Amino acid sequence: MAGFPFTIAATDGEARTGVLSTSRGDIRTPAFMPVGTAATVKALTVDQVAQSGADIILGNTYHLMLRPTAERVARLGGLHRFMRWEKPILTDSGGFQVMSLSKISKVKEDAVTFQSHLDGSRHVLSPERSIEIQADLLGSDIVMQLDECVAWPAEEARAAEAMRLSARWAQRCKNAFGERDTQALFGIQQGSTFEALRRESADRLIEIGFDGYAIGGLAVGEGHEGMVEVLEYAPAMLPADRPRYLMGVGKPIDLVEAVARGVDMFDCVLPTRSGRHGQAWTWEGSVNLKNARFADDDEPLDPTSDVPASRDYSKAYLHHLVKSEEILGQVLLSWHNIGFFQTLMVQLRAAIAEGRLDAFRREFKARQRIG
Ligand SMILES: Nc1nc2c(CCc3ccccc3)c3nc[nH]c3cc2c(=O)[nH]1
Repeated sequence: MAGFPFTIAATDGEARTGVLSTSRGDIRTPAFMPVGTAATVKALTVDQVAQSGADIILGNTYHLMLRPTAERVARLGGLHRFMRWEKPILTDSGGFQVMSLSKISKVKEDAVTFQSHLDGSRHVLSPERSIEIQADLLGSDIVMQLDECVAWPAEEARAAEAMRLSARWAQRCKNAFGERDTQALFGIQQGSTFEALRRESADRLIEIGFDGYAIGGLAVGEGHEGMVEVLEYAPAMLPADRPRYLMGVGKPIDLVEAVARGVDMFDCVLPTRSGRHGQAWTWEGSVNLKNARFADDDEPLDPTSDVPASRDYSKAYLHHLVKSEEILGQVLLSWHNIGFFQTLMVQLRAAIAEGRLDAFRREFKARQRIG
């Protein structure tokens, strides 16, 4: 069968918990996917990422096509062998990163042309080339269509234009991807914060038919309330029997509220990026270990965790490492944060399975305020 089996084990309101079975292993949903942009989840080994409970990580077409180039990764056996991560990998199509990273870029009907932010070299990314890079050269398990994500806030006419271009590119990506059953292709809903555009985008993607559907165009500055407003209607526009992936989200509270509205998969750089800057996420909210109040705190971040970074090291030691700008500080806090995000997903999956998601949400929000 085209794509991967997605088995929903239980629901609680709009929320679902289940398993997306891929050719490289099962993904427990709701799932948080650590971002491994340049073939590494920054500061962590793949063993630490696996030990944290992650079933899947993300790779990036934009970064890898520029360095070390997709052809070199292919010559070296593909992205899984290159980075020694044998579980599933999802890759983004590159368009979003072109718009946010490359100095000069131009979006045309046929393709996006841009200059590398590394050396100014010129590159072309068409729907067909993005599929070739992801599916054939990197060997990604879940491939994302090439799309155009408009910045927020957007004029409705501009959002409509980008959404319809993305829908035309979706068809071209589906044609280029062809019939594969060991890899999956996801479409990406666009339409910014306009409900009618989101509906038109969803209808066009369903007409084409995808193995999963992403909600794009969010986590681009609209804020938590702005995102939740769209999540009141967008997830339900997408097929209930396929995975729904909210791109680029988010903070723990964002994950909880999006799961409650029917989202199954998430990615965000937050746990690793904030870890590198001394921030630790906890059940009481986020804390910065640079704060002097931790200088003599001999307790670990979470003694109940099975992640060594959370269980074995005192906050005093973490404070010392962060103040001293020691690399180990970045490693341990990134590891702790990835572990915390995975533990949050474990708790969400259990709450949905046991029909107590509303109670979990209330308790989670109450505890987050203390921190
Ligand atoms: N293709 C695409 N990507 C997005 C990302 C990157 C997610 C990503 C995937 C894989 C690796 C890194 C990043 C977004 N991040 C925040 N908001 C986002 C929106 C979009 C979007 O609309 N389309």
